[in-house]
Amino acid sequence: MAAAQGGTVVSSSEKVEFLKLQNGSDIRGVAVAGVEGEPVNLTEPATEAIAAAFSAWLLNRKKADGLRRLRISVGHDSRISAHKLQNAVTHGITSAGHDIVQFGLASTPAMFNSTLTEDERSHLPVDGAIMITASHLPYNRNGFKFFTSDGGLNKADIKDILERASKIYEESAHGNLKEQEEASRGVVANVDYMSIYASDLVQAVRKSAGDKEKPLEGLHIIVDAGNGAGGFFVDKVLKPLGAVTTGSQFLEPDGLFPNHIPNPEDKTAMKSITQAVLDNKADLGIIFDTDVDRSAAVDSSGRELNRNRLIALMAAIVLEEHPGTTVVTDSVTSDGLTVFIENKLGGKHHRFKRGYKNVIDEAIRLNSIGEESHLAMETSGHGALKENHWLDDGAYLMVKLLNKLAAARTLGSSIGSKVLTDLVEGLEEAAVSVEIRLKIDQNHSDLKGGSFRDYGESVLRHLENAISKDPNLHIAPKNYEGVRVSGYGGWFLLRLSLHDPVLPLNIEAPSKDDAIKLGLAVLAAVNEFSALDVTALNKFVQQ
Ligand SMILES: O=P(O)(O)OC[C@H]1O[C@H](O)[C@H](O)[C@@H](O)[C@@H]1O
Repeated sequence: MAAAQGGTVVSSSEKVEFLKLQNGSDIRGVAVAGVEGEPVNLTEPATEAIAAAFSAWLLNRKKADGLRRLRISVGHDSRISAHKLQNAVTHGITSAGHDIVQFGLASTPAMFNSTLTEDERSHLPVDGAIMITASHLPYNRNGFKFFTSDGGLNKADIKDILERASKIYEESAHGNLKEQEEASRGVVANVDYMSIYASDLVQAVRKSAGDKEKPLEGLHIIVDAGNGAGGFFVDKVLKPLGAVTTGSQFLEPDGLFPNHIPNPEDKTAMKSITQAVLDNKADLGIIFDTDVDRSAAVDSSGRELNRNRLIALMAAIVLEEHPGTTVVTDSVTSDGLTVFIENKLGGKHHRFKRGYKNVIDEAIRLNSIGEESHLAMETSGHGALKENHWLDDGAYLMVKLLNKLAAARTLGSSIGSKVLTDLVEGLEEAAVSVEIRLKIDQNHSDLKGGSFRDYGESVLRHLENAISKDPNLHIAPKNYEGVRVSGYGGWFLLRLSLHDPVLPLNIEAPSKDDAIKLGLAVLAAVNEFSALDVTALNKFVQQ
């Protein structure tokens, strides 16, 4: 390890509103100037303070005194601000007297894994890990996710870290922090951790295929990394397993994302990988988001395996292994998925709230009260398995699909991805499925000085009341967020966004007419809320 170049933790007179950088269980901000109306608030000094605050939080968590020297890993996705923030994190950690292990380009799940891997030569396991990423957000944003061996930090932890960071920042800006002695500064090491992490994935597939060296031999699988951090999957996972990968695209990291947004929920991104599968006559296509905690697939016929379909597919695989288990999902999953999980697969569908952390924590809670659950998954492509430490790992989800393909090949079949397609046979899908996001104008006088959350809640209460008087509509008896209603052969859910002043409305229906009827019912109930922008809903019902 090399001694770090030190100095005070931070030194800046710019004001930073640290608590505004919280985004649920992540930290997110603007790291690059140039977009109008989006001033930089995730500066290097702010980052140093956040990194130092994480180490202080970690010491406190471990009930260790200030003399304990921690080892913390840092990695990043392909964003253009990655290097400067990695340097700032390194400076913040080493100045606080702790050691840092830099992984360079890495995936979010790999960062968590580095808290578990035992390999002293590579300085592993680490006490804590920091991933520098803003997932699929535009190029000017960036942020942090933090892990310990217990998993990702939760909302309260992030708030605690940001409060500590604010204090550290204020104190250092006023020159109160003493310059660290050279000897007490932490040291920096560089480790190619993605190779270690990827070889674990390779071993997992080999093991499930009866220790066959190249279980994917003869299969053509292409990857679309969207110029994020997922390109490793081709050279470090698929090729060693024997798959042909020609036609894979956008594997080179490029933080300006010149081809499409790396996001399996994005229509353009899904179209792009689908086209690549068809053009290359591949057996399977795999797409990752920027930091590889989310993924989706495309079968050889060009059928997208994302959203409800990917949950159905994962549920089918997990329920084969754990009959009767509960599958926890987010709130915008379809009624068809419930029927599929419960009637076809014999499992239990627990539709919970939006937010990957909410879904994962709920599955952990169910297990703790004696209800067995092995899969927690969101329509966004976040999916976590109990067998994989409840980590939402897009690459691991794809490994589960590869296991299925490998097993089919071992049986001598040459049916490509049909084995996967067959698993979702019978999943009912609505002809119309839309999400319309209704913005709340936070400065509108109708809020009467209150918060957008309170306003949103009153919209939801009013809607619930209106629906209860409509004989064609029925409020879902079991629902954990917003107002979910069935009627006209379909359903809708109006809820508050996790982070934004927005009420997202999801509608699924057997026809456009039915979807419009559901939309009109919402519109009639919310129209009197003048701070709510219903333009998009108006447009939808007038089609
Ligand atoms: O509530 P929304 O605005 O639709 O956002 C919901 C989404 O927020 C974040 O991006 C979380 O990482 C996702 O897990 C969640 O699904």
